[in-house]
Amino acid sequence: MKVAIVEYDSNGIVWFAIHRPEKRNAINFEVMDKLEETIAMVEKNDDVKMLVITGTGDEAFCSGGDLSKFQHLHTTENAKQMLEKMGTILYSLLTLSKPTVALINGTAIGGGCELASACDFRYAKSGSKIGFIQGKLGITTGWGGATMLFEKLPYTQALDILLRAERISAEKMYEYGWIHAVLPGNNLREECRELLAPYLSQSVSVLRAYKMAAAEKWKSDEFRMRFFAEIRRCSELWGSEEHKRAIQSFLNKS
Ligand SMILES: CCC(=O)SCCNC(=O)CCNC(=O)[C@H](O)C(C)(C)COP(=O)(O)OP(=O)(O)OC[C@H]1O[C@@H](n2cnc3c(N)ncnc32)[C@H](O)[C@@H]1OP(=O)(O)O
Repeated sequence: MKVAIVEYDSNGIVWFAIHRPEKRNAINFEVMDKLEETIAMVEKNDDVKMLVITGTGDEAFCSGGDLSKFQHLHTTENAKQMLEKMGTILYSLLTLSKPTVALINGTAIGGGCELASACDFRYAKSGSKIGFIQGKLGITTGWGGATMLFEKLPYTQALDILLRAERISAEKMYEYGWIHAVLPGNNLREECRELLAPYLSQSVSVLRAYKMAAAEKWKSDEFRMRFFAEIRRCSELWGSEEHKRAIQSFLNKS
């Protein structure tokens, strides 16, 4: 069974939908591989103007890392390999030379919020819940999410969201500036297409040039160093008793 559905619009959008609705679109290694492949394709292909990332089903955009798989990563080194793999993919998404959108079709939790943070625009279905809840699991963001949040929101706002580690409504996240549009969600893709139409009327060269004007600052050694230091710090927390207990408590509940 496919873990992701990739579709092309004739107007230049590539849609990448995580397709594990029964696991609330949790990210496993197969999803990572497919996302990596899609980002590389969007980078190269001059017919593609924008990438939209979403989830299938009505419940969730993405519930973060697949806890049923990643619970078996017991050592710092094992956790680091997984976190660096996805962190590297999100870094390439952040610095992709085409504009990107997270189309949040439902709950976004943990790594799901990090995935959305790597995108340039975040549009959410009304009523969606957004939770940078990693702190409540005894870890931190581990895919570069905090570093990206500090780039994209005012410092105190970003820190407040991370330290609270609560689920926040899309409407509130719009007020904070993390969500850029709250959509009714009757036909989410069409609502998204309408918002993107003015951008898509530009040539791919113009879109690429503006995106590179933004992304160059994230290609500095200093930024990369901060991004991957966050990943290393999360790896160290991964094997803690607090984190193991939090994962077991979730898995035993469901
Ligand atoms: C890399 C680091 C990180 O990403 S840390 C963050 C990890 N993620 C989480 O803690 C989120 C865990 N999931 C949840 O809180 C809930 O499932 C959310 C997303 C709110 C959805 O709730 P609800 O609609 O009631 O569904 P549910 O809990 O009954 O789950 C349905 C089935 O999906 C599964 N599922 C869900 N999330 C994950 C996940 N992250 N990894 C693995 N499996 C997940 C549940 O276990 C459940 O499976 P089953 O039907 O019992 O087999």
